Amino acid sequence: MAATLTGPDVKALLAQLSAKYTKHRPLFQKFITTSYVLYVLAVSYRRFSRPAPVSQRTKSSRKSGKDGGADSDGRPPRVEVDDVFYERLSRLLKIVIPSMRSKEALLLAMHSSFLVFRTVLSLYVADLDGRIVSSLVRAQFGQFLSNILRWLLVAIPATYTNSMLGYIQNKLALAYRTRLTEEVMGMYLGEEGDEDSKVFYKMANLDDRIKNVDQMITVDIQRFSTSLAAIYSNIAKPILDVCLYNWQLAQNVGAEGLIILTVVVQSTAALLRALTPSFGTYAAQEAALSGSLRHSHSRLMESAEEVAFFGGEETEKYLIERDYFSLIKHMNKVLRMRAWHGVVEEGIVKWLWGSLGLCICSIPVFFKLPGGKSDDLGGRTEGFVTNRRLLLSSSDAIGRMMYSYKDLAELAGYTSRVSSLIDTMKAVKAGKYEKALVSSASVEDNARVLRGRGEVFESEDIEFINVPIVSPNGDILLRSLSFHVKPGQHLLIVGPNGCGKSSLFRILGGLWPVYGGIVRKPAAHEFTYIPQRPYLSLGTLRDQVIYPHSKEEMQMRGITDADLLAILAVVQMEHIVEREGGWDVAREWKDALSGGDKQRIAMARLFYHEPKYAILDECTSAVPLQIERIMFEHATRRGITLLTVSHRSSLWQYHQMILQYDGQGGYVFTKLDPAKRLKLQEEKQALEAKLLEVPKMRARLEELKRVREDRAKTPRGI
Ligand SMILES: Nc1ncnc2c1ncn2[C@@H]1O[C@H](COP(=O)(O)OP(=O)(O)OP(=O)(O)O)[C@@H](O)[C@H]1O
Repeated sequence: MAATLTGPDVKALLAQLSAKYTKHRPLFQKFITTSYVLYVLAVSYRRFSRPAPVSQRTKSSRKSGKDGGADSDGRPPRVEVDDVFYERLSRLLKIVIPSMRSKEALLLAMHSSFLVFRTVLSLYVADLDGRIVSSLVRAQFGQFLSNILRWLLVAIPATYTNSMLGYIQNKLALAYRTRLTEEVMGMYLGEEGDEDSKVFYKMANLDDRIKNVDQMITVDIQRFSTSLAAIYSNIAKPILDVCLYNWQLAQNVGAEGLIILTVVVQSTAALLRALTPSFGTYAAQEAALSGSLRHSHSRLMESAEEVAFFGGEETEKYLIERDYFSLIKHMNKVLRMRAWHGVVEEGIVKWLWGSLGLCICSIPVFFKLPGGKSDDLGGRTEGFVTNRRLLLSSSDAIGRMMYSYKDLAELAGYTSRVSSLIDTMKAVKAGKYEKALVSSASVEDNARVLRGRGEVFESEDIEFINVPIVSPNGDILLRSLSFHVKPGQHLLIVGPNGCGKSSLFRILGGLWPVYGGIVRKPAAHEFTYIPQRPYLSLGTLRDQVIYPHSKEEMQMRGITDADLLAILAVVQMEHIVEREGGWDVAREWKDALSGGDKQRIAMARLFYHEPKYAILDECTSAVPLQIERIMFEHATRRGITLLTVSHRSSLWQYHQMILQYDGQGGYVFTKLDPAKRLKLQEEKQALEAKLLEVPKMRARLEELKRVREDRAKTPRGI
């Protein structure tokens, strides 16, 4: 027979359960509070380590490595707090915190200690606050004064702790930035003994992945470091706070309240998370757009003179404004999103959770809890004030945990930019370039050339054996070049514009890859390269002549300022020292000197270094002929072997060999006989002059024919 429960039975059962519950409640409380702390830790771990589904776009960005710019399909890459982010971050962390004994690890340990100490102080302050209000309500003057004294005393460690937290966080940001900048600069401009990698040149010319390295090294590394230093306290501190405050709260209001609080907070937090846009992606996009704007401005500054002469202001303004408005449009979009997100966020975090908090605080007032404060007005007020402060701190900590997810998303954006910079630098250093190739490069025959690899050996002579000359775009300028010059065999290189004369030097300087054949050449320091528009560095007048040496290196070579003056005398520039105010005067030399002056200073630089080989690329085009003659005679007398690109026939006499490009992919390498070549040239010029006369002669001939025919038609012709 089925037993039926009557009303009194149910009442008795409930009373029995209630008695059991009251008996085991302390154990239950302990279980709940411990579980709660474990739960918060587990949720935090999942929250900050849970990989979001890796979107299609992230995959493609990972594949192409284009984090700073756009994907191959033109869309900006999506950056998420996902496993890619954590993998990149852990690689960067190994750079910024190289060991547990490093300065950065020590700073982190100090930071953590201060964070714990501040939370402990906050707990004490919450309790003290309650006691102050309680002594007020009970009108206990002595008690009130002693509590105020405690309040003042606790201010000493509290203010010190807060100030130290800010100080250590900023120190950490600077330390991270220094580590990263050192790492990046080491790759970019080479470590000592590794000056040949020329990553700074190759990133600008052979690789398309990173457009504005300057912005990434200066701004993005700084933003990443600041964000990383802040994220630690933004995540660690709220987690610690939530655990400690809620543990204390559970003691005061009972574990039941805590359970209700957690359920509501977690479900609304999940809603908020679902409504949070991908701020990381937007941060990365904004950095890329502002980099592009900076780049446009610096291009204008670099080429101000050319733009001014051409009157290109309108075009430049259009280009800069286009970049500016793209950035502003993006920032406006993000601002709007932030505003709406802020409304939802504040509504949930401040108002919903705030009212829930008040309900929780009311529990000890309306329900008698064992071990609670005394049940008079003072006791209830003390309990309420303490619990309210604990709750406010706890909800503030939960709020900060929510915000920290946004910070984490932004950190993901910066991490993506900085790690893409480092990855690209490593790839470029290892000779792995990514560049859009010209269409002809896709033709199978050309593609075969591009897949090849040449060999480079060190030698006294310069020898090319079947080496193709290929531009960074994959344009094959010469399929197979072979020539051989020994020290003392001066080589003249001629050919039409754009045929690949300077490109040969780029291969010699190790700037462009060798796609096939064999290159034998001396080490890079045996060459000095003087281009048509010489580079003048920041620094003194002396620095211009001895570049890239320093004054100390010059002195170590036993060279004095008097020797430098003698060198300047060769290029007839000795007056410049007095004119400019001495060797130690520093100015923007590229603006202070004329084109011809710059070329003379560059030749003085050649005579200072006296290398085995000099690459002279139209470098005396602005210098008068008689001074050019003196320079070339001096260079050959000093035993410097010349590799010269020039169209001036006056320079032929200084060269024994000639490499002549035909501009169609062919060339001739042969001995140069200046007298014979000059005779041939004169003959050619004479023939060309005669050919110019031919049309005129033809016209005259036609005229004469017509006159004769007219006369023949008249009856009394002559
Ligand atoms: N960094 C680069 N990226 C892509 N293409 C390049 C680069 N530098 C040069 N080129 C291309 O390589 C080709 C050869 O250039 P190079 O400077 O060797 O010509 P050149 O014979 O010295 O011409 P000129 O007499 O006008 O100085 C040109 O078509 C040029 O556009």
